[in-house]
Amino acid sequence: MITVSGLTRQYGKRLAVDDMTFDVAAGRVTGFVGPNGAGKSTTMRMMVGLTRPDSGEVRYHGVHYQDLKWPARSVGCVLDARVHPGRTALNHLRATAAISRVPAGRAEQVLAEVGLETAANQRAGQFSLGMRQRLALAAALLGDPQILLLDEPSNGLDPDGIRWLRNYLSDFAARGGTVFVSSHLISELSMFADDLVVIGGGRLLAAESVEAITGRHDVAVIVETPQPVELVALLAAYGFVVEAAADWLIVRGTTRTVVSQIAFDSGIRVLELTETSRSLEDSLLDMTRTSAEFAST
Ligand SMILES: Nc1ncnc2c1ncn2[C@@H]1O[C@H](COP(=O)(O)OP(=O)(O)OP(=O)(O)O)[C@@H](O)[C@H]1O
Repeated sequence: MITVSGLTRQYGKRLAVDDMTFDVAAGRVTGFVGPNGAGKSTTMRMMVGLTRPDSGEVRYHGVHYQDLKWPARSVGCVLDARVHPGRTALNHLRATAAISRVPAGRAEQVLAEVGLETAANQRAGQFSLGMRQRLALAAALLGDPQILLLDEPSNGLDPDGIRWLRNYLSDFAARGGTVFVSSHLISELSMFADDLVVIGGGRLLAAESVEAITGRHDVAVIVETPQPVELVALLAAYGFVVEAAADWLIVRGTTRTVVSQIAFDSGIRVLELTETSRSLEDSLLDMTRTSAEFAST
């Protein structure tokens, strides 16, 4: 469990993060969402002691980050996927292991865990952004932490990479781990996050389960497909409630983007997708627009 209390940081006259309070539960994926400039990176940097807060604090199972005995073994973080371009992936991980006082043998293990074993001896300078993201995640995993903090980790990943990352993080949480992952795309996070922390203009707007947010905004998607049986089974496996009506399926509490992605991932044909009410993305825009107006007054 991570407890963030009253976290505040000002740059000049601008309050980048304003009295932010929320919890991140173990065994769940928590999405951290807000538009560009909302204060996500500043909050995450403060959570791991890279930026000093003006006030407020963050505790990991009751302990301040700077008081953790082995920070790399408790909290793995990816705030930036930059790597020395001249180093090979394996050497980068061995060097990071040495700094974090983790056995060098972990380097090969984590490379395999993120699917980069065949690129072990390639220089990071030749890596695509997606590969650098995987390498950064591997570095975060070196200490076998129970908590992961990731800032926009799907930037630069191709659709396969995004699906892999989603599954990896869901499995990590299912094993009891704590995952806190940021994105400016709520539709992407709502596909695999259990909880959402929504911010705008440096302020907390909502901290609750994805179900509560989608339920409150009463979103439903109407789908026409030649494979209704397969799609109903698939959506049910994701925990969605599906009603069949004539030739249509009605999926409650989600968005068109989510349904189309799930169908696409499994090769199910969809002829038409209609959203019956305002999308979650629109709700987020409304919430954050109000906060932006606050911030500029
Ligand atoms: N080192 C800094 N010096 C001055 N201002 C900063 C600094 N870091 C962040 N800010 C400002 O604080 C605000 C929040 O920025 P932050 O990077 O935390 O937002 P974000 O939600 O992560 O956005 P993005 O996704 O664009 O990175 C912005 O107005 C930004 O310009």
